[in-house]
Amino acid sequence: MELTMVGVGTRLGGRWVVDGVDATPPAGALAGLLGPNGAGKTTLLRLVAGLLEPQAGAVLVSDPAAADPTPSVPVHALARRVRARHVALLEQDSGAAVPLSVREVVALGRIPYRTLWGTDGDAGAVDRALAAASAAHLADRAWATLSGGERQRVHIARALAQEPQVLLLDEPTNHLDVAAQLSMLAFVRDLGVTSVAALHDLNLAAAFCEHVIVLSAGRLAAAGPPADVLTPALLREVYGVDADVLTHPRTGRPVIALTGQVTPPP
Ligand SMILES: Nc1ncnc2c1ncn2[C@@H]1O[C@H](COP(=O)(O)OP(=O)(O)OP(=O)(O)O)[C@@H](O)[C@H]1O
Repeated sequence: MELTMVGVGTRLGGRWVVDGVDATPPAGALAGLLGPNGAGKTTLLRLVAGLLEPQAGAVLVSDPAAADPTPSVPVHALARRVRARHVALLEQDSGAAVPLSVREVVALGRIPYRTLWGTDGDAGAVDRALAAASAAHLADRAWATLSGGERQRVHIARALAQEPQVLLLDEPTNHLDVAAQLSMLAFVRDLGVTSVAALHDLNLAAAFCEHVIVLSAGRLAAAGPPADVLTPALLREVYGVDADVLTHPRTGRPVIALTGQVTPPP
């Protein structure tokens, strides 16, 4: 599915926290959404998910592979059920203590597919999503008893159960140990679904993302392949850090080597 942001902006608390962002994450691949704290990543994901209506510009979706390709439509204009079958958002730390089992939490992702009688045409969808997120062994546990990393896997399973064509993830590697971070991002990268993940770890973004979108104070600072975008000059300008960017000797991907120096703002 094609996802296009055209001049997207919104004001919150009296100022533009996302301001005129143009971006087209590559279809069927994983894009990283980067930027310092407060740069507008979560707000942009909420705009892309249609949870916030842009006050400027639009987020458009279209599916060129569909038998009857629909013209690009603004996400926020889609009916809620239709939108939920297109776009899933994994929010940051959405860990309320609900009295549900893991299987019931993942089944929440199937609500957009339920008929008026409450039945779901695809009885295996919850089990498939649990297995894909390496959470099948947790299926009968009470949600409230899970660790942070286990919850994160279940959140992914719930988003997968939604079978979205666009998957949005806000810091999906939070709470995960290093091996689980790598597996999570490799898994999302290989899904073949247009995915956008807000990430703080620049090396994870450089290793797993085909494309990165960098925000700075609500505006687009740069976008493109990590090797082109993540330059020492950009890291200095956007994050205020001093770094060298090396090439990994085996993977050929960029590696950001921080010197430990924080540079004064320009
Ligand atoms: N409801 C709101 N009312 C007022 N200001 C808001 C609101 N929501 C977010 N903001 C502000 O908008 C800016 C962008 O916030 P956002 O959460 O999108 O940033 P972020 O890049 O996701 O940050 P972080 O990396 O810290 O999670 C911040 O300055 C934040 O304080």
